Amino acid sequence: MSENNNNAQVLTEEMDFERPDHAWQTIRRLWRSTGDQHKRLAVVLVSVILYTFLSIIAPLYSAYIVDLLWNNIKETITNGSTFQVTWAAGGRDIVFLLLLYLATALFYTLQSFLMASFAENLSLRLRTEISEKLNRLPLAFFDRTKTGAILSRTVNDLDKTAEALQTGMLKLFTAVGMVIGSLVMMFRFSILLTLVFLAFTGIALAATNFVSAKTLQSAMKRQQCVSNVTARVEEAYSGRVIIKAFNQEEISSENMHKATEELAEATKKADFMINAINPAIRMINRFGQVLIAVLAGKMLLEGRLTVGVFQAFFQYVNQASEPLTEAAYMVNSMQSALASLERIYKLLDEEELSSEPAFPSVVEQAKGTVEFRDVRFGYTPDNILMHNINFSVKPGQKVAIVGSTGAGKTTLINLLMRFYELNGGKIILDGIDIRDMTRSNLRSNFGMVLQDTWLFGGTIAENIAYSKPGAAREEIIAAAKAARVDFFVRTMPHGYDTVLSNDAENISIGQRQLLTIARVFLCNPAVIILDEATSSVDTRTEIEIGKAMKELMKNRTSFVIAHRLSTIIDADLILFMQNGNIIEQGTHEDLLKAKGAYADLYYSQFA
Ligand SMILES: Nc1ncnc2c1ncn2[C@@H]1O[C@H](COP(=O)(O)OP(=O)(O)OP(=O)(O)O)[C@@H](O)[C@H]1O
Repeated sequence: MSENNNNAQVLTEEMDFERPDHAWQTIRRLWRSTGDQHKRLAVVLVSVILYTFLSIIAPLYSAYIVDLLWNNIKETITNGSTFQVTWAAGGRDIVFLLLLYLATALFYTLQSFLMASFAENLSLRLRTEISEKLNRLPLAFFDRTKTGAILSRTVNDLDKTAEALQTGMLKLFTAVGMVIGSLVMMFRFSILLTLVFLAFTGIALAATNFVSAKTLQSAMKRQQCVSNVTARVEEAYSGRVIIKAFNQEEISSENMHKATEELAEATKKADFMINAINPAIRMINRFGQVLIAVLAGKMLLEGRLTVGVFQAFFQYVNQASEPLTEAAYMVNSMQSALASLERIYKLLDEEELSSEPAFPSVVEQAKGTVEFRDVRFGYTPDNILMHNINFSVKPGQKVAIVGSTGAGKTTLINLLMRFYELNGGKIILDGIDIRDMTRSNLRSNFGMVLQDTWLFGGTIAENIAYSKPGAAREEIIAAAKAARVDFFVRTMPHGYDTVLSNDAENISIGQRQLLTIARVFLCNPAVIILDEATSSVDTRTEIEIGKAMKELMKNRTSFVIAHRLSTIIDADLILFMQNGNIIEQGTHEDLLKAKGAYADLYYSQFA
């Protein structure tokens, strides 16, 4: 499956409707990891309690004021006097009620602000932890993990967690208090009206439950369609050249058309569920409210209810019904956020690279002696690829690694750079086991030029200086000259300050490779690893690259992954690999004399 499809699949797998596997464990860990923010959370809790308390008190107080004013009005009608609101008779209470509302709003703002900064602090910390963790993870982790999944951890999951903490948790806290408080008040006012309210809310909740499976299904279908369209767009973009080359534009746009039509259909259904069915369910609540209004009106006329209580009761109905109707959504989004957090923690718990030696041996500038002694290795312990690799190289020698595809050439280099750990034996640089050095010290003695060049969005000078941050302009130019790329750079619109696009698509593959050679010249390593250019560059550029590489190899130990036998005849050591192992080694003459696999291959190409 392509990487694009993988990414789309990752998104589909991590949609909004999942459940955490170990919710309590995750919550406990979150609690422990935010120890420094507990005071802030305590303030939030106090604020939530006060906010809920005031929200419950306010309608009660408003009932008192309305009744007071209503009685005053009735009195003035009977007395024939004019109605007045004095400070003592209502005015003071109105101001007090306004202050109450103001305090409620202030507490709401305070808790929202504190929760937002809590969530942002946490998300910043997790983001830092993730990016530091990614640097400590072995390459084997990246081999088995989809890029989309890692991106999803650092973007979607973090956002979801932050959002849930910021708004979801607050809503959940206040909802509980609000529903309980409002119901208590409602029961105090009228048991009958409250029972009517509960009956209708119960029916609405049951209906929501009934259709939620269907809503969920159509939302999932839509999400799948979105992923599908994304994958198609990515595919069409990244494969645009091949699509044109094979005249597949029509089929490609047909596929796209089909995917977008499916998306439109799924969106229509999902929108119908959300926009038509949900309001219909809300209607049930509204019917309940109408019935309450009729009953309450009757009670009012019979004098069993005051006007103040009548209006206060409706305030409580509103306060209780909103959290109740939103409860399912809130619980859902909290669960989905917990699942996200769980995935983040899982990434943070991944096994890291083995630790560096406590007292590492330091090799400042290696001479370049390299030895593989009884090396045993497999990408997974149960599938050993290399059984017993032995060879040694003297400073300045050129080693050519030859073998058909999948023979293990890249793997050998991966081990030399300690990108993977050995299952047995040792690799020795200048007499020191590379495990006794720090990885960064080891790698500082190596320079690599791979076919798969990596240049980043930045100037040419910055790209060359990647191997030696802070290098002077003269050094950069000298390196470019040595790599035979200086002339080309000068033809660029802004010379060394020309900005390369993100994938360096504005320059050719050969030029990219020459720039990476310049990069290695600049850091001047003792040992170099070269992946010979294959047919992806034209003959002239290939000759230029060949010359630059030859220059780079001078006075350095070099490992060359050779694709053409003609270029390795002068190698001091040829390693002929097959199925992960070295089956023959020696100079070109030695191997021809041995009349083995290498000789067969050589004569089959040059006979
Ligand atoms: N990261 C990895 N995880 C698991 N297996 C791998 C990994 N990289 C390579 N392999 C396997 O190890 C074997 C050797 O692969 P390697 O890339 O070293 O071969 P190669 O000689 O460099 O091939 P090529 O010339 O095609 O690049 C192959 O069977 C390959 O499938």
